[in-house]
Amino acid sequence: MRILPEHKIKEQKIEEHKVKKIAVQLTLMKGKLITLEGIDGSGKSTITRFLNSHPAFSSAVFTREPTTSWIGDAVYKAIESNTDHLAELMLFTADHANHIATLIRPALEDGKIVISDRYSDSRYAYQGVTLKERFDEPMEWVQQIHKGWTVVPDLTVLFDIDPEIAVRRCGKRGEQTKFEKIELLNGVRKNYLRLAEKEPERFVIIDTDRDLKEIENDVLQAITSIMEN
Ligand SMILES: Nc1ncnc2c1ncn2[C@@H]1O[C@H](COP(=O)(O)OP(=O)(O)OP(=O)(O)O)[C@@H](O)[C@H]1O
Ligand SMILES: Cc1cn([C@H]2C[C@H](O)[C@@H](COP(=O)(O)O)O2)c(=O)[nH]c1=O
Repeated sequence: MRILPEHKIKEQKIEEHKVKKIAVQLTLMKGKLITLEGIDGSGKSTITRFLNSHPAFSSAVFTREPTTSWIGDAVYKAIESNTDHLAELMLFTADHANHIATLIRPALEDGKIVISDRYSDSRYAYQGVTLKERFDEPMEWVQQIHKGWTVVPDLTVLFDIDPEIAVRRCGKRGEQTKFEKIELLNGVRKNYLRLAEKEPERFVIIDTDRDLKEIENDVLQAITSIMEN
């Protein structure tokens, strides 16, 4: 058996205490919807994996959009082809409606914490760019068609980063989807920041051009802070 030095035992105890504290806070936090948003390569999946393996989140429901349903598969077919942008929006929105009906609402009604990697703001930000030739105020138009049926998140963590850095981080993978282009992502980032400015009580902006540990701590703090509301 390896004997840990005194300072390591202390660090371990502090870490265990932090996990317990977050776990207690999360138990009190019933039926909350938390969404993770940001441009491609901003670090959402990396943080989702961190939260998913964090002991305090063992009873949370992790999900994503596009979903893994057949509608989600249809969405990926649209992303991978030259599909009309309005038709693409409709597919993303159909996937969202089905996501809400089959997973989001039941889980929230069951008192669960739901964490979604992408959600409605992805549509507002991305299709707010792809539809700019079709509508005068594309982002507002896309928001409008969600009114009356979508479930608004309790907290949206916006992963903010310069698209040049995000695309570089993705390397070869970044060349795969038609949305992963610097110019388009600059527009998407601006839309996300406009959304955050309009709803500061819902959004927390996290600068992801930093060390992963700092990002993890800020995300944990943002999630536990919604307990106070
Ligand atoms: N803080 C960080 N510092 C350096 N590299 C990072 C950081 N966070 C994530 N990465 C790396 O950047 C790349 C993109 O991260 P990730 O897949 O988590 O982004 P994403 O937002 O989920 O992207 P997408 O929306 O395209 O799925 C990965 O290679 C990941 O390892
Ligand atoms: C939900 C949603 C997603 N998108 C875009 C964003 C990404 O480029 C892809 C999804 O791929 P991921 O890397 O697996 O997250 O689709 C969008 O344009 N609109 C949406 O509503």
